[in-house]
Amino acid sequence: MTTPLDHIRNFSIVAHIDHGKSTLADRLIQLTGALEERDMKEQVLDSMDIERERGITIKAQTVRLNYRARNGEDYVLNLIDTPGHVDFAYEVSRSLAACEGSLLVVDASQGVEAQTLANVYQAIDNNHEIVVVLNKVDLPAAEPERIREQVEEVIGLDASNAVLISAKTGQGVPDVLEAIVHQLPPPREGDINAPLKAMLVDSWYDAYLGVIVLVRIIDGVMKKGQTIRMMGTGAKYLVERTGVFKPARVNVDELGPGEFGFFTGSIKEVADTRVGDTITEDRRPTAKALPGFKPAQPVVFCGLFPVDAADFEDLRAAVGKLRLNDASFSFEMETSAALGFGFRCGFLGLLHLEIIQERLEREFNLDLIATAPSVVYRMNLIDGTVKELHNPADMPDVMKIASIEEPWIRATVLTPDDYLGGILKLCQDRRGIQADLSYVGKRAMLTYDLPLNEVVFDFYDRLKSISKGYASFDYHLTDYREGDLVKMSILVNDEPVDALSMLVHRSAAEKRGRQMCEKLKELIPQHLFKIPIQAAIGGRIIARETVSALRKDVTAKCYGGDVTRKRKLLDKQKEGKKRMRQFGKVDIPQEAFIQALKMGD
Ligand SMILES: Nc1nc2c(ncn2[C@@H]2O[C@H](COP(=O)(O)OP(=O)(O)OP(=O)(O)O)[C@@H](O)[C@H]2O)c(=O)[nH]1
Repeated sequence: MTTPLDHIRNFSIVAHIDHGKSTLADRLIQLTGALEERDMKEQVLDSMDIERERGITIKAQTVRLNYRARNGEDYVLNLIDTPGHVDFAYEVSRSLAACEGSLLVVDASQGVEAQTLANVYQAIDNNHEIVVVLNKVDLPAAEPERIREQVEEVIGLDASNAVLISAKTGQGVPDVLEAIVHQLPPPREGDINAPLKAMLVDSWYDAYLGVIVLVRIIDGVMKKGQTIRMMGTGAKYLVERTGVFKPARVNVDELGPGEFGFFTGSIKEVADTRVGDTITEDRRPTAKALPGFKPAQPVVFCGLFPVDAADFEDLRAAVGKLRLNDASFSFEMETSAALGFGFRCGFLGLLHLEIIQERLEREFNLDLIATAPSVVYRMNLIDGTVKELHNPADMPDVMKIASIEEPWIRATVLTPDDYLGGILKLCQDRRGIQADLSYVGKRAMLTYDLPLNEVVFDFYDRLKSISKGYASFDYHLTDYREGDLVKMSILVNDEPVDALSMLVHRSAAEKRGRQMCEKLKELIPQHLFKIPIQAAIGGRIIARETVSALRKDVTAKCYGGDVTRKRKLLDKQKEGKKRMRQFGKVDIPQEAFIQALKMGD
């Protein structure tokens, strides 16, 4: 039995990080009895370990809630979870496109933040009705009335019906359920007799069931035994199982119009499913496909190499496995003169990069070297062709290049006034162009255009440290602009280390070069000989440092006699070496490859 359209509500929760989205989701699940108290793990929506540790939501998921409203009617509420970090903004927009309404959660002690704005604008762009929820009213610092006004002034939403809650204590949460039923619209269309038309919302790999595909049904019904067709790829599959998440997986006989659910078939890889694709019945296809989405494009690339060359095959297997569940992560084989065989990997942002790197090291037990993250540059060559550059090491001969373009972003920063000066300087140092400065209550709202290349390394860390954690930040890619960019190479002991080369703006090259050399000097341990470290543009050396030679023999103090002690010391040295990599005669510690890039200006 499918649910009548007017008894379905599909909604997302949008919020700035830490404003309480997951806590509220848990409460809603708990209140609607979807989960027994004793089964309630902390933050059920964030199911991956790393996510939980970092406290961020990555994979969009959905939960069906059965709710008997105060009017005595039974409703099906589908909560579509959305990721909370800027790297995953694109996934947020996709999830929002699949539903009709949003709860906008704002921390009543903090007020509107950068991601509150970014996310709510996306919801508005998707024609969502929005219920304003002011959370954390239990905190002494909460000022719900002031924040209500702020939401009206800054976002322009009517907040007169805002629901005041504490997701922590549960106060006011039942009113959120009523607001969902009465203030959010039911699905706008849906004809149960029409041919099947469903949107592919998400998919992931499950060890038992294979690929699980999350769908939103628009028209018709989906059930076991049907042969369905993906309209974008043309692939056909037999539906083997349909079901919903409550949040535990429960099989259902069929999925009808307006509903969210999953199906499984003999789909081998997540790569066979394209998010945004239209799914229809092969026998009786729908006439018109949904508009669809462009796939998420990786914007940051870096090389990942095993510290021990013998681990290459393990790394290959591991990246393949991760890719199964993360279509926005890309990789292809790469060889580096210095690092041997590895992979050039593409990510949605730096956080995404760190998460993947951490998973490879932790879950797959690999020791890795990550090379300098790089954005995607566009090389306009003199012969008229355009080349995308994912790796500075592949830069064409400068004589062949007419111009280089780099990606720019529009960044929004909200900060208490006290830190404004420091942040303006940071943006300025990073070649930013100020677009706007206004005030949200006592806080400044800064809009800056910045080259992405200046943001990927450590902009966010710097922003947090300058503002003692109070500034919030959001960005989106805008366009490509021409820049006076040059390739800077780093030479260690007179040999270029390709993995450390990078593109920099000419005006910043000398400063960057000096900083890199100084950092590397700290990071590279002393050897028995002198090690020059140089930064160069083309053939010109722009900075130089030297690691002085080490004279002391570490085993000397063992007085020759005590063999075990000597052995121990040597073993210890070997252990220390494990996370090093040899370049010519020089050992460079693994961490140097990322640390050297953190400027800390
Ligand atoms: N005092 C108080 N704390 C709350 C309330 N709701 C959430 N918190 C706390 O605020 C912190 C962030 O809550 P989360 O629910 O993880 O925030 P989130 O918005 O889901 O964060 P992301 O998943 O990172 O996007 C946690 O420490 C919660 O315990 C509330 O109503 N009152």
